[in-house]
Amino acid sequence: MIELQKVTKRHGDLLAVDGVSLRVEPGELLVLLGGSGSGKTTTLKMINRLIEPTSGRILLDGRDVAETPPHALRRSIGYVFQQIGLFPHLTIAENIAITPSLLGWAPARIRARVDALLDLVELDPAAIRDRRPDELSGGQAQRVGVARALAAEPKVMLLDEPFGALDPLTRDRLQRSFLRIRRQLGLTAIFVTHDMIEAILLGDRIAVMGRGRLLQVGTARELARAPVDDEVAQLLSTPQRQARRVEALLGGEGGEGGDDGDDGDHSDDGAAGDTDVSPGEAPGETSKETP
Ligand SMILES: Nc1ncnc2c1ncn2[C@@H]1O[C@H](COP(=O)(O)OP(=O)(O)OP(=O)(O)O)[C@@H](O)[C@H]1O
Repeated sequence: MIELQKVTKRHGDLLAVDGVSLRVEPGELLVLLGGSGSGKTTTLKMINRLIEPTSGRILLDGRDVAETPPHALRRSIGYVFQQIGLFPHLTIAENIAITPSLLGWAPARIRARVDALLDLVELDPAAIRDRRPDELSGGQAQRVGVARALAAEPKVMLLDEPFGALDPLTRDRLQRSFLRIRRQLGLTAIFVTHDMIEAILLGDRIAVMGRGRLLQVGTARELARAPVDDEVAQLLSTPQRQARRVEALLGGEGGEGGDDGDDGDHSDDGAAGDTDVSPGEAPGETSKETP
């Protein structure tokens, strides 16, 4: 559905993205994971032409994105980012309706679509529709951001740390909602994060970036079992190391695994939450910055 072929973006001497090749299959959720400055956002923005590559090709459903005018491309790809970018002077309904209006949809169709989308992201249409963005909580606004990105029925979604600014509980709920929505709609998605746990929970596969290069792509299990280098090994073992430290601090030597006790709404491959222990044990070490 999405294919990057040796894509490079240069800013002067800096290679922000360095020869990245990557395929995302239809219906797949690929997480782009990496530290600050590793090139994740640049890679994402080249797909919807917010940034033009220096070299390489990007295909969307087999077609070179360079052949589609940027505004048309952006109307066909849902884009969600941390700052949300809702227009403050428009109501929530008007914000969600922006792309359908530009596409000339009939008012009745737009209204029905807005209400259906608010339902989908678990907001009450009657209570929310006519409010302004500053009358919403951060979590509600981020749900509206997801609804707006879905408004014109895109097959592809690009998400750039969409839940990064939210408190952990809201973030957890939004992650679950997003997993449900994307399964329901069969979306193909690329989800940028620097949070390893979010990557494991959401990604069908994870693409790890470092210094503009693609270090490794695979399921969380594959990356944990056979990391290509120490950087990937450290990254992948961080959540388990943190979990062990937390358990030790809570005095849980009798504590069984099963740490999250939730309702089973995990990603399908069960990559997290079982007894699989990854390599790269490094007691007491706090090297990586995953929050
Ligand atoms: N317009 C620009 N001019 C010069 N350098 C840039 C520009 N945009 C990005 N860069 C550099 O390119 C590199 C990759 O940036 P990018 O925003 O893609 O990283 P990232 O992995 O998304 O980081 P973060 O997680 O902090 O958002 C960084 O070193 C950044 O400073």
